[in-house]
Amino acid sequence: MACSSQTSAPTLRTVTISYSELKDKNADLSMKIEEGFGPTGLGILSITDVPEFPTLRKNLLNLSSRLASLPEEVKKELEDPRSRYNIGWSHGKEQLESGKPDLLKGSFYANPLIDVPTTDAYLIERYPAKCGANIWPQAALPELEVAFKALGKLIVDVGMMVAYHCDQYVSKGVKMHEHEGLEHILLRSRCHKGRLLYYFPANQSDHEEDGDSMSSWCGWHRDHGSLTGLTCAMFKRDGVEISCPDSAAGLYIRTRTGQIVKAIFGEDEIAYQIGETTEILSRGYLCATPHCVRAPKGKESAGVDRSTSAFFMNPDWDEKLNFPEEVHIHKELIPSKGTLTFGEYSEMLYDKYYYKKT
Ligand SMILES: O=C(O)CCC(=O)C(=O)O
Ligand SMILES: [Fe+2]
Repeated sequence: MACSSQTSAPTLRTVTISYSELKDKNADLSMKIEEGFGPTGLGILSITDVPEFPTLRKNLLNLSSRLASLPEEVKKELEDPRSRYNIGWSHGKEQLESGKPDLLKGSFYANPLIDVPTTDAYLIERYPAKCGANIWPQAALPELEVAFKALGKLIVDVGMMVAYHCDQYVSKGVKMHEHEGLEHILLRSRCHKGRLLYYFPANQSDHEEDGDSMSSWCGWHRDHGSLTGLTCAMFKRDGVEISCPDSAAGLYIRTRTGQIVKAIFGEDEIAYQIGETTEILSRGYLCATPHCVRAPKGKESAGVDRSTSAFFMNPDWDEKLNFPEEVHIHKELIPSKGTLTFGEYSEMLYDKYYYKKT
C-alpha cells in the first residue's frame, strides 16, 4: 500500500537547509527559519549533507538493540534513580498517557560533551539530572561511549550553527542582547543531553491494545529545552535493516493551528526541533510543537523494532532566564518579576508534569 488509508493526517517533508548554506554566516536564512520554526511552521527543519553524519548515525543506532538486550543485571548497573532515570539506562520508568509504565521503549541518556559536569555535591543534589556524572557500559558495550559522543558532538556543533541563524531571524523582530541569544546560551551550557532510543518490536497483541492511537509508541509532548537534534529512525527485523512496513508509522506533529501532520526527513539529514524554553525566550518567534510517535501496525510489522536518537540542547543549569513579561506557556511557574535559572525552572517542570521526587 503506497499511501496509508489508516490516517487522515497528511505527510509533510521538513524544510531543508544544506550544510554549506548553514555554515555561511552571511547567508540570510530567515525565510527558511521562519518556514520551519516560525508561528506557522512545524517546529522542525532538517540539515542536509553534513559530512560524516550518515556513518556516525548508523554507528550509534546499530548499538541500541545490543544495549537493550544486555542482561538485566548489567542494565541495572547503568540505572540512576537519583536523576529520575535521566542518566544511563531507563526502561519502564516513565508513564504512558494511559498512566501505565512505558515498557515499549528503552532509553539511554548521557551528556555527549562532558562526563562530569561538576563535582559540587550541593549542585548534584539540587539538579541531579543535569549535574550527575555519565554512566557508560564500559565493560559490556564499550563502543557505545565512543559512538554516542561522536554523533552527539557533531549534532551539537551543527545545532550551534542552526542557533546562530535562529538568532539572526529573531533579532529582526525582537531587540536582544547578543549574550542572551540562543547560540550564546547554548555555547556556554554544560547540560546538553543525548538520548538513544530503542523501541522494542511490537507484537500482535500490543497492536490490538493500542487500537488506532497516533501516539502508540511515544506520547504527545513538547521538548522542554532549547533545541533538539533528531536522527531519522532505523527499523530492523531480526537484526536486519528494513524500510518501515507501515507508512503510517513515524513522527507526528501538531501545528499551532491544531492540524496533525506526519513529518518526514531523509536518513542522511539531521532534524532540529524547537523546545519550549526557546519558544518562551524568543517571544514566540520560534515555536515548539507537540509531537508523538506512531508504531507500525499490521501483520507485516510484527517483530519490527525502531532505533533513533535525540540530542537535547539546553541552557546551563545556572543560566538566568530572562523571561518576557507576557508568556503563554507555563505562566504559573514563571515569576512576573525577576528571573529563574534553567535548573530551577526545569525542576519545577519535572515536578509538575513528570514524576515527583521520591
Ligand atoms: O522517537 C522519536 O522519533 C522522537 C523521540 C522524542 O520526541 C523525544 O525523545 O523527545
Ligand atoms: Fe520529543
